[in-house]
Amino acid sequence: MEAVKCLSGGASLEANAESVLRTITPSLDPTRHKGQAGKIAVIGGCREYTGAPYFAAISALKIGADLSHVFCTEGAATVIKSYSPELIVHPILEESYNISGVNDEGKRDISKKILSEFDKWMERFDCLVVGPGLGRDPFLLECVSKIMTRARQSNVPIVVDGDGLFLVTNSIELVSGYRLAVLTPNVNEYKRLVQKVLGCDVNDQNTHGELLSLSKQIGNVTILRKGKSDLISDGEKVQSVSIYGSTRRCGGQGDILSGSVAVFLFWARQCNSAAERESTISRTNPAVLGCIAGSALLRKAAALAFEHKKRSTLTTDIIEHLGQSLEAISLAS
Ligand SMILES: NC(=O)C1=CN([C@@H]2O[C@H](COP(=O)(O)OP(=O)(O)OC[C@H]3O[C@@H](n4cnc5c(N)ncnc54)[C@H](OP(=O)(O)O)[C@@H]3O)[C@@H](O)[C@H]2O)[C@@H](O)CC1
Ligand SMILES: Nc1ncnc2c1ncn2[C@@H]1O[C@H](COP(=O)(O)OP(=O)(O)OP(=O)(O)O)[C@@H](O)[C@H]1O
Ligand SMILES: [Mg+2]
Repeated sequence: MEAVKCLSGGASLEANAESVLRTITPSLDPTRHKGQAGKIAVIGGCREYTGAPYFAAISALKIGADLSHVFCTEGAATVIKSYSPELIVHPILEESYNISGVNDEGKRDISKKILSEFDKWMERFDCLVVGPGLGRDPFLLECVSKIMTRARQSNVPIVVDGDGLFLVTNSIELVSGYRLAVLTPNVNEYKRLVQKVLGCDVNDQNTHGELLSLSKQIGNVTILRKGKSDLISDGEKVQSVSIYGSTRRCGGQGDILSGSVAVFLFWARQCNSAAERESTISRTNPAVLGCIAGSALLRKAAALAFEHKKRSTLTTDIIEHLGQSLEAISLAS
């Protein structure tokens, strides 16, 4: 069932998802200290959504990251903390409705304060996930744009999902040309990206050409187009992950994916910089490797959860199978 196919242009890639997972997953070495397996931050969580940032952040930990932070609004923070004591939650974001009586100067001060709170932490993060459950409040999105700009200046990788894609679609310069950016659009998010960036409707007769053009047009950022098969491209070629997942389409699976891609992207970068450069996999764009690994693991975990829970499978059930799915490919000992 397992498959990573090279679908366009040039020589076909010999790698497959299992070997990518095996190669980039670090060993559990007693000499490594807390933090070396990854420090991830999710920017998301607002009045409406608290599940999405939780799913992304907890998935990162369940896969093997050491620390997982969430930057959200104050109201969302209490709720997210109550889901899990494992997460480090920063209630720093503000939505317009909460500061409706504040004048423009006051808003600028609030924005500066948010940025300086984030700055205290940013250099420590190995990857950001921007967007799960972020909402679309204009003031909040403006602050998040500034956070993204800072992260980019510091070369921190950014996975953009959910409402982060709404932001980026309307301000493509935030990620344009940034090789450490990954966009993970679902059907709707992809449609909006294509319309905005390529100025046309999605063409299902030219899936691969279109994805290549989209990535190239945004300066070779890596795009993971989610669907029946997940399609991944950094503008060089298109690869697909079609491992059997599940037929259950409950909300939140994309959030697991974004948290997972963040961890694997970081691990792939570590692997890139280690002395394993002889393998084709370790010479591949780490953002692409992160997407392949994240997609494959989510699908495997979804298949396992579905075996047990069938129609009542929920995102939390899939999260419970992430560890077992990775263990089946890369033994922890
Ligand atoms: N528990 C939580 O806190 C969760 C919070 N989440 C957060 O919500 C925010 C918005 O994200 P989103 O995914 O709901 O927005 P978007 O993609 O615009 O979809 C909206 C509607 O489009 C449709 N539709 C969807 N797929 C389709 C398809 N394949 N083919 C055709 N139509 C399709 C479908 O509507 P329908 O037309 O079926 O009524 C769907 O309901 C974002 O921050 C995200 O992170 C989620 O992560 C979930 C868990
Ligand atoms: N039709 C499908 N068949 C099999 N797997 C799918 C299908 N659609 C999506 N998936 C899997 O589910 C994952 C999440 O994709 P989905 O389109 O549900 O994202 P999303 O809408 O962003 O999710 P979320 O509800 O978290 O926002 C994808 O990575 C893919 O592996
Ligand atoms: Mg989503």
